[in-house]
Amino acid sequence: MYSFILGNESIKMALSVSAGGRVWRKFFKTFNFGPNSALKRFPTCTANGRLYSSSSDNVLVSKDEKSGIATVRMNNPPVNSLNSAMLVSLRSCFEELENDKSCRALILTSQKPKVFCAGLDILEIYRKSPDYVAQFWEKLQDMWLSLYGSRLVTMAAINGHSPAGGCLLSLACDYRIMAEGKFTIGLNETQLDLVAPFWLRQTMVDVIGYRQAEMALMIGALYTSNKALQLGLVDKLAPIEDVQTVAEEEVKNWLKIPDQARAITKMASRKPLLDELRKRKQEDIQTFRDETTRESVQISIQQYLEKLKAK
Ligand SMILES: CCCCCCCCCCCCC/C=C/C(=O)SCCNC(=O)CCNC(=O)[C@H](O)C(C)(C)COP(=O)(O)OP(=O)(O)OC[C@H]1O[C@@H](n2cnc3c(N)ncnc32)[C@H](O)[C@@H]1OP(=O)(O)O
Repeated sequence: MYSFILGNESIKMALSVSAGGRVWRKFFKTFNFGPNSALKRFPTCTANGRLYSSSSDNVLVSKDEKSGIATVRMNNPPVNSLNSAMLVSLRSCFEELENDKSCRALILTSQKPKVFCAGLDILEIYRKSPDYVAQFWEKLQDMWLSLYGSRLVTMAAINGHSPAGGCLLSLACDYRIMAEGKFTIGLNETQLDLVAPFWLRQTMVDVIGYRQAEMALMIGALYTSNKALQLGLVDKLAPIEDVQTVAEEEVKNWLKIPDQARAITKMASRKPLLDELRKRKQEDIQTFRDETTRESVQISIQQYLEKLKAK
């Protein structure tokens, strides 16, 4: 059941059959919804009742068949940094759940409490060839498109620190629940001499508003959970041990809303940004490749890495 992904066509077919209708077909036609690629194969996914995971086990997925709620746990120790393999696994999992017509929601969380995700693996952009970083960036774009453009209810259960790419993942979800306490979240790219791409900046603006987003992005601010709640960067706080339970309760509330109306409404607001990235994908890759391989940026990345190691 979980071994194939057939891309857009199968989603369209499965849902137009399961939902019985013209409305779904029109919806997909209008919104070019879901993963943006053709025939794809999930990297050796092993189905085992309710629990399955990718071959490398860097992303663990379990699904409650009764409620249709899947939990996606990032499992890339020590800090769930997003390397190429991780981005591919996440995208595959998101697409697989998207294509699973019994799945209605996904909760994204970390297998290792205290760190939700440390963002992009900095080593993936340090002293790598231009072609390598270009491919890496495209993997990030594709993963983001699959999560941000998902028909599912997507909930980030942020059970720890969530800087940069961790915040990007959270912002791509519909709702964010974060652990109380000393944990931080934000887009700190400028601190590394990096510039967040337009599609990431826009999601920050959409979530916290222009003024706060502009300021946060310029200074590369990392906020505590309390401040993030105050800004609207996260929607709810919970003790770290309760984040998952609170997320499940919240998802159940969301699932009281009919899927079709909820998903169409979501897509109506997200379509412009999804389309913009699809249209400007190559330009965005080129900017990333050219900027990150610049010597001055490489030196900043090196200094940042040294700071991290010395901590
Ligand atoms: C018009 C111009 C346009 C220009 C465009 C230019 C390019 C645009 C690029 C834009 C990119 C945007 C998108 C996102 C970017 C990113 O995500 S960059 C990554 C930023 N991440 C961080 O700054 C987080 C750094 N990490 C931490 O702060 C901490 O590790 C933590 C997450 C708070 C956890 O702390 P703790 O539990 O104490 O663990 P540590 O001991 O710090 O770390 C353990 C080991 O892991 C290594 N590490 C940590 N983070 C990363 C990482 N992101 N990548 C790689 N490695 C990481 C850390 O060094 C430790 O290693 P060891 O010392 O070897 O154990």
